[in-house]
Parts: sequence; C-alpha cells; structure tokens
Amino acid sequence: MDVLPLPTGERPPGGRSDPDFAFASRGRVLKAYGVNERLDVALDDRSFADGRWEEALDRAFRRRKAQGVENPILVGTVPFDGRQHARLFIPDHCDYEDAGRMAADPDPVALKAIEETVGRNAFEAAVTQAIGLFRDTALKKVVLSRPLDVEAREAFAPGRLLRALLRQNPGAHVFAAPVAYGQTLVGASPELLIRKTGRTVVSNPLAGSAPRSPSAEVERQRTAALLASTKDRTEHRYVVDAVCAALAGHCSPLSVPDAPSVIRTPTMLHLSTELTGELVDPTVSSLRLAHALHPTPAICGTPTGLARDAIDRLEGYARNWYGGMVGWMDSRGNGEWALSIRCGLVQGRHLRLYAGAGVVADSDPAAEWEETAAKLTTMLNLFGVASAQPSNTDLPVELAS
Ligand SMILES: C=C(O[C@@H]1C=C(C(=O)O)C=C[C@H]1O)C(=O)O
Repeated sequence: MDVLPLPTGERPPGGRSDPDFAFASRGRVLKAYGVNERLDVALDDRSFADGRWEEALDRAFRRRKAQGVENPILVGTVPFDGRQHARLFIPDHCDYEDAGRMAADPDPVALKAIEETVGRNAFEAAVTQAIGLFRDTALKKVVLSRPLDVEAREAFAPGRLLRALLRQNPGAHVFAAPVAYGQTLVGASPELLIRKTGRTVVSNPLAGSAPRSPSAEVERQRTAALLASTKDRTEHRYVVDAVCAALAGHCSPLSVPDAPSVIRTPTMLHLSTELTGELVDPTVSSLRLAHALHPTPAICGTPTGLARDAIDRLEGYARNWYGGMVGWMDSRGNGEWALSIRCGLVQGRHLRLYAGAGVVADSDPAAEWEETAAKLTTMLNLFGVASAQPSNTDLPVELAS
C-alpha cells in the first residue's frame, strides 16, 4: 500500500487548520504549515561524508533568513533505510500549541477489517530463524517487526488521529508527518533518539518491554521482573552501548546511568536509560548526530549490518518509514528526533500499523508476538479495538459494522 496513489475521489479529510506537520514534545506541539522549500535527500553516510547535503541545507536556511525568518526550521521524516529518500522541508509558517489544548477524544471510526499481513505463524517462524542465526553467526540481537492493516469504511482524518493520540498519550512524541501525496505517518513515539539544545544533547533509548496492567500489584511485579530479567537487560545493554559508542566521539562529558529504570507509556513498560552529554563541537547538528546513531539496536540490532540483513531476509514486508525518525531542526542545528514507532501510515481508508520486538538468544517466539500485539494497542486504542486482536490465522478479520 505504500506506493499506491490515492484512489480517485479520496482525499485526506481534515480542516484547513490542520498543520501539514506536527510534532509534540514535553507538552507542546510544533505545528508546521506549507512547504517553503523541500530538501528530500537520502540521508546516508555519503550525504554526510562529503558535507554537500549540509551545505545545501545551510543555503536553504540562509534563503529563508533573507526572507525575514530569524531562525528557520526543517521538519520531516527519515525512513528506516537511509538509502531511501527522507521527506524533509522548510515550512512556510510554524507555531506552537499546548498539547493538552490540542488533544481531543477519538472520533468513532467504522472499521471494515483488520488484516494480519504478516500472521502469527510467519512472525514466530521468523523469530525462530533469528534465534538460529544467533547460534550460527555473530548476530546478537535483531528487532523483528510486523505490519497490521486496518481498513475503515471512510477515509481516516490524520489531523483527528493526531488529536486523539495527543489525548491518549500526553507524554509521547505524538506526530503527524506527510510522507507522500495522500500519505501521512501518524504515531505516538515514546523514544527520543536525540535532542540537541545548544551544547547539550540527550538520548533516551528504550529496549526491554512488558505490557501495562490495570492492576497496580501486577504492574509492580512486571516492573520488578523487567528490571531483574537478564534477557531484557541484555537487549537493553546492546542499545545503550551503541548509543554510547556513537555519542562518545562527540561528547565530553557523556553521562550514562549505571542501570536502566522503567518508564511507563499508557500501554507499555520499558527499560529506559537517559544519556546526557556536552558536545565538544557545539556546531554539530542534531540531524548529523541522529544519523550517527541511526539505526540503533532498539530498532535494528547488533551488529548493525548483520541485523539489517536479517531484517531484510526475515520480515517479509517493507518497513519504509517505520523505524526511521521524525522531528525538526533549526538553523543552529538544535532539534529533536524521535524514533518512528507506535505509528501507522494513513492513506485514505487504509492505515498500516507497525510494531516490532527485540529478539535475543533466549527470546521466546510466542512472547515476542505478544509483545508486538501489546505495542500495537497504542494505535489500536484510537478505535477501541485493543482487545479485538485478530485470530491466530493469516486470514483477514471482518469487524462487525
Ligand atoms: C520496535 C519497537 O519498539 C522498540 C523496541 C523495544 C523492545 O524490543 O523492547 C522497546 C522500545 C522500542 O525501542 C516498536 O514499538 O515497534
């Protein structure tokens, strides 16, 4: 569905006041309107190595400043695979809104079907194959994901999904970003890849997960179990080590807590480590740092190259924007980039959701499937169908209308 044009007659609905791009952080939503200049480019090693992309961006920022904008910004999304083009643009106009004021209850949406394009059997077989790779190769961790296709009777309104995500996930980096004509990536990411404010950078990798529970007692047990779990600690350690290694050359000092803590999203518990550093060279941009980090083992694996190959061979679908990053950067290089997870791609009546789970040597395929199901509830909660998981077959599930 990712490359299809909108069917004739279907246009994304939404009021004129809906921003073209929105990104929430710490209680405020950055809203961007219109495209002043587009900077679609593949953000791979080559783009950063020869400095040409950053020069082009600098020229674009200077043109904008010449039009009277004191500190212009770039917004957009970068796909999982850096060889594919990012969707980045300098907007015509930006403002901020209080996230709480922008939040709204979800609209009732008449769903037609939920289809497990990659079903439980296929996913668990992929996890089993990955476990085999840990025995036979130097691969230590790989994040395997799956899509879930939701079809509604009428076109989804990305702006309304955004407002509902803000209501349901007040602490998340809630976002809505245009990725192609008629296609919008919407989500509520709990994971900050990088924030740069002047000299200071913060990265908050997550890995190691359990679902929330309505019972406080069960949740206490799950939190304690997560902190004590060797499997989850190992999964988490790979990410923290990789983030440390990527930031170490840029930061002095770099402060890394000795042990992870547990953070709560409305649907999940995660092991979390917040790293903070002071940049040796404060002119290094947030996007260059994000590129140095991406893809972390929170979304790809360890070692990166082998994990990428395993994802290509085992997942059986194209991630495209899922597992990339979304955010903004100003002309001084300050900015924030969140992992594009807990998200979905909206196109007309179609919404493709995504969720993945980190697989390590002592993973259990059934538990990894359950983990992806739990992560999908962040988006499925928009429709009140969190418990209506499709059956264990690969067949589409028709929902009562
Ligand atoms: C891959 C996802 O989440 C990532 C994987 C996690 C894990 O394996 O425990 C936890 C948080 C995220 O870093 C996702 O939500 O799709």
